[in-house]
Amino acid sequence: MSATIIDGKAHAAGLRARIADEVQRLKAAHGITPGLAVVLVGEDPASQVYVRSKGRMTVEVGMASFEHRLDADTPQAELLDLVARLNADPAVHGILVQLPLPAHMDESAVITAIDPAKDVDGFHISNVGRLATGQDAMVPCTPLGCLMLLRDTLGSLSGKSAVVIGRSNIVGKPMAQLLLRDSCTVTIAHSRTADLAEIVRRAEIVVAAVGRPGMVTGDWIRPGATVIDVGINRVDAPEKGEGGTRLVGDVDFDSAVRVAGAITPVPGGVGPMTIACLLANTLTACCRASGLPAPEGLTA
Ligand SMILES: NC(=O)C1=CN([C@@H]2O[C@H](COP(=O)(O)OP(=O)(O)OC[C@H]3O[C@@H](n4cnc5c(N)ncnc54)[C@H](OP(=O)(O)O)[C@@H]3O)[C@@H](O)[C@H]2O)C=CC1
Ligand SMILES: Nc1nc(=O)c2c([nH]1)NC[C@@H]1CN(c3ccc(C(=O)N[C@@H](CCC(=O)O)C(=O)O)cc3)C=[N+]21
Repeated sequence: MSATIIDGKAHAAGLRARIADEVQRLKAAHGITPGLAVVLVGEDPASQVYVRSKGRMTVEVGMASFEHRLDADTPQAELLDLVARLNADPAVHGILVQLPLPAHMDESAVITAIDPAKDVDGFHISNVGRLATGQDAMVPCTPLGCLMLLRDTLGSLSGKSAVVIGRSNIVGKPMAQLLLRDSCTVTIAHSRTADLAEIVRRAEIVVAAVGRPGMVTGDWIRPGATVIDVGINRVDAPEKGEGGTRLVGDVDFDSAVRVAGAITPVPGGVGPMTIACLLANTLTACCRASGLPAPEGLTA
């Protein structure tokens, strides 16, 4: 038996096509173009690749893309000034400040400065609180993408046992909130969790967001479980020649695929959904800012 491979790339392409249609309708009916501003501080090469592909996909769905690059040694006050200008700019409906920020900056101060209505990452404390209390919120893109893949694979999640490995503010915690909202019975595991393999073995849904290549192996997986691999880890790949590297997840795909019922690959799983959900959140923010109903099915 081999698991169904959940094609995040295809799912994301479908979601972007749907968003592109809605953007055309907004333009034609109301003369509004959704706009996304992305701010990158410093020159981290992985972040640069990611920011470029976000910019390209923003334009592909017909939205306006605004890119701001600041030097790694930019004073925090200057970044806060930029955020204030973007908050005030009516052409900007979504703001994303790429994380991590350089060490001299206070991430939570920067996130708090973003207008919650434009916080398409869903990291502002007001959106975190709204999600936790069941109100309309901007939902973090990666967990939202995972939820969409899970619903698409399983239909209703109600009553299912789910384990989220990782408790970060950007992935693990909001993922657990979303699963709880869909009436899963949720366990959140982390680096101090005892008997992790035993706990994972009981779960019908496993979401791995750890940052440790191949940590979750097939013998941890309950037969038939749905496995969502959030990890993006660059590892050496000597088979690709001198200095070669490749991306792997937090799940050991080759062993897990033999046990799971369905599993996301890396690359081509959660990553593309993250970007598609960023565009979905930008569209939602734009509709709300314009007093229009947000399209169905683009949020949790
Ligand atoms: N596909 C995508 O779009 C995205 C992918 N990612 C990827 O997802 C992964 C996680 O990201 P992020 O949440 O930001 O990472 P963080 O480093 O912020 O959090 C990692 C979490 O994993 C836990 N952890 C670490 N070691 C272990 C262990 N041995 N056993 C159990 N739990 C452990 C940590 O526990 P503790 O709290 O106790 O330290 C922590 O809660 C990374 O690979 C990242 O690159 C991230 C964002 C988007
Ligand atoms: N404010 C903020 N918001 C974020 O959402 C955010 C961030 N900062 N900092 C970095 C992480 C990481 N992240 C990824 C998104 C897409 C892919 C992605 O598309 N990955 C492709 C592979 C890309 C490649 O080949 O390099 C895939 O998995 O198929 C990866 C990683 C968002 N993040």
